[in-house]
Amino acid sequence: MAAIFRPIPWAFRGSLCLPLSARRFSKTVDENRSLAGKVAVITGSTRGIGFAIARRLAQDGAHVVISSRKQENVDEAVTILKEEGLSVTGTMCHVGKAEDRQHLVTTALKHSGGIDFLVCVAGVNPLVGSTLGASEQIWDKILDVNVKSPALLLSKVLPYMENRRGGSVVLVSSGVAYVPVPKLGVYNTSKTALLGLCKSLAMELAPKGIRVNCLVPGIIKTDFSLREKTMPNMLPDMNKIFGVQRLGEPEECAGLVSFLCSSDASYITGENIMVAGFSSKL
Ligand SMILES: NC(=O)C1=CN([C@@H]2O[C@H](COP(=O)(O)OP(=O)(O)OC[C@H]3O[C@@H](n4cnc5c(N)ncnc54)[C@H](OP(=O)(O)O)[C@@H]3O)[C@@H](O)[C@H]2O)C=CC1
Ligand SMILES: CC1=C(/C=C/C(C)=C/C=C/C(C)=C/C=O)C(C)(C)CCC1
Repeated sequence: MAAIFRPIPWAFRGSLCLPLSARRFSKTVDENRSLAGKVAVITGSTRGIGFAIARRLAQDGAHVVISSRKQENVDEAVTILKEEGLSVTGTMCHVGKAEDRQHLVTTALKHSGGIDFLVCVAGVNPLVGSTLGASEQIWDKILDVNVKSPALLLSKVLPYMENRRGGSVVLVSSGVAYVPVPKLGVYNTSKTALLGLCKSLAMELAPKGIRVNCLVPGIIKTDFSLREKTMPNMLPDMNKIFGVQRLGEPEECAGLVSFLCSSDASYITGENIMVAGFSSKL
């Protein structure tokens, strides 16, 4: 027991020498939550990467508006996070549908009075196969959901971010944006487009105090990446060859998003940042 009370040089910052356990669970950390008083709207946030981001932003003090296509998934996610004592509400929103995007914004404003952060996680891949064999319907679906919807949703949110005199937007691309994966041509293309969308929006919105950045995940363990229908099974080998010897967890994406929303990132915009266990510059 005595060991806990011994001052450890790297753990000792103040003038008082407190037990290490007291420092680790310090109350001040909670009171200075960096996103306190802010409102975050997150698409595709009832499971996987989006859900981990929702939980993390709420833990860091934001009120979070959860959404996805299915109301029962929204209700389940909201219940789980409320049981953890987090401040969340939710509503159904298929990001490819204009009326759903408007409904999401209206609901967020009704419950929270403003919007500070928009995190666009929703993404789909209905095709594993030839790029040139893809039907126009497949192209429309992937580009509508993955590329157009973040811009169209942001256009609805923009006036409210301007009211708050600033905001932070985070898009979600993929490692396939840099190195195309076979049989995912249309999806690869949509995720590369997001890198450009991030840079263009960042430039356009910087004068308004709105920052736009992009999370670029590698292979993260979720229903999406583990399903053969959306991702071919050769993908896990990449991490074995190039980097950290395991796949990522959704929670490992969430810290970056919280940082990008926080005032610690107030001079960062237009960046596409990989969370992949290897570098995009190999
Ligand atoms: N997992 C990975 O390895 C990687 C994922 N990504 C990207 O991360 C994002 C999240 O993926 P991940 O967490 O793995 O996926 P999951 O399948 O685990 O979760 C997807 C979430 O999005 C919702 N969703 C799906 N389609 C729509 C839609 N049209 N409108 C609104 N919500 C929707 C789903 O709920 P519901 O069914 O209720 O709509 C669910 O909440 C995607 O953009 C994906 O491309 C990028 C790189 C790697
Ligand atoms: C960037 C990069 C690579 C590719 C990573 C890829 C392609 C990751 C795919 C992730 C997926 C499928 C995400 C889901 O959307 C390599 C080849 C490891 C080499 C090093 C640089």
